[in-house]
Amino acid sequence: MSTTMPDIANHTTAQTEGTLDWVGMSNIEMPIMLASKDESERMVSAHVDAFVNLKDPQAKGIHMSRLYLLIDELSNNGVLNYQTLVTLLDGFISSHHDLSDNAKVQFKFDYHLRRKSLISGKQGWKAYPVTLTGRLNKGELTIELSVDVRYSSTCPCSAALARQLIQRAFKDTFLNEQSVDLNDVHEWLGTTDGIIATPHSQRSVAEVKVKLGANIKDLPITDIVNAIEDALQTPVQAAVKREDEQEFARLNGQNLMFCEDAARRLQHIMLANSDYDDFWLKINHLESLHAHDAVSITTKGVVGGYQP
Ligand SMILES: Nc1nc2c(ncn2[C@@H]2O[C@H](COP(=O)(O)OP(=O)(O)OP(=O)(O)O)[C@@H](O)[C@H]2O)c(=O)[nH]1
Repeated sequence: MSTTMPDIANHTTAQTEGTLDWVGMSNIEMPIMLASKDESERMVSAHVDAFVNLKDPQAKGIHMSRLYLLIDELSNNGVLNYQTLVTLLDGFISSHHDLSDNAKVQFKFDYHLRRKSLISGKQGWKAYPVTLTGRLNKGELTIELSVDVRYSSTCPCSAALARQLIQRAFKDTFLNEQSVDLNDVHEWLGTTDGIIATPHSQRSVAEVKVKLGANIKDLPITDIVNAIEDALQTPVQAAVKREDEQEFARLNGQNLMFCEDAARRLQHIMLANSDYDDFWLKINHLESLHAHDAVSITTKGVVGGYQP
């Protein structure tokens, strides 16, 4: 004797009627094989959100299992790239005909890249938090990539104040000398009395989100990371020998940055790149002077686009 199971989603109607913008699942944990431009395919440990709209006001609900199994198929047998992302979104909608005409999927994961040290030629891994989001809205496709890049920022105001103290200490030390001996000054500069003050710097995070233009068919994670790090000049390092640390100190001294400066540097490179239809960026300087953060936010300024 076979028993039939109740199918609430198909055979009952909503107690209270209404359409819904998004229904689905969040935080599905899955390994995903990812293909990103110019990189070998690699496995990432992803947290996935999957949604469709519910356009039938009377339908009891969507079919969660259908969304889950489509992502599971990608995880188990496929590779996530631009095209399979689009196919997945199509599958969300075609598995919900009559119920849905919008779909959204979001993958959050750490993407590891080998990064070179500044001078010594060593290499090490760095993990970049990435969010890849795809949306199909009434047939209109949007693909967004967002990457967090950590870097160091040294306060320009603090640097100026420290320089002033160093100048004062120099005057106090050599005030009574008729002429100043080059070697004496050189030696004095190499002591903690010489460099009496150091400016504060902080671990900083640039959060950058871009909307990929229609001409982009590969996921440009490394391109975005490289562009951000080149613009800021002081990304946090992986493998560090002393010569690398000294170069890092020089780069920090030559790239003094308020959060406004960092935001403008990134704004500049993003505006110059026609691959991105829109961008949103947030700079966070996790202050060491304060217990709070210094923050700046900006967008491309597209009408109807990202809001600050
Ligand atoms: N729609 C919906 N389903 C939920 C929710 N919470 C748990 N589920 C369960 O998700 C399970 C899978 O739903 P369906 O995809 O409709 O499963 P199914 O009827 O076996 O699959 P189909 O035959 O493809 O429709 C069901 O057992 C639901 O009870 C919820 O909040 N909304």
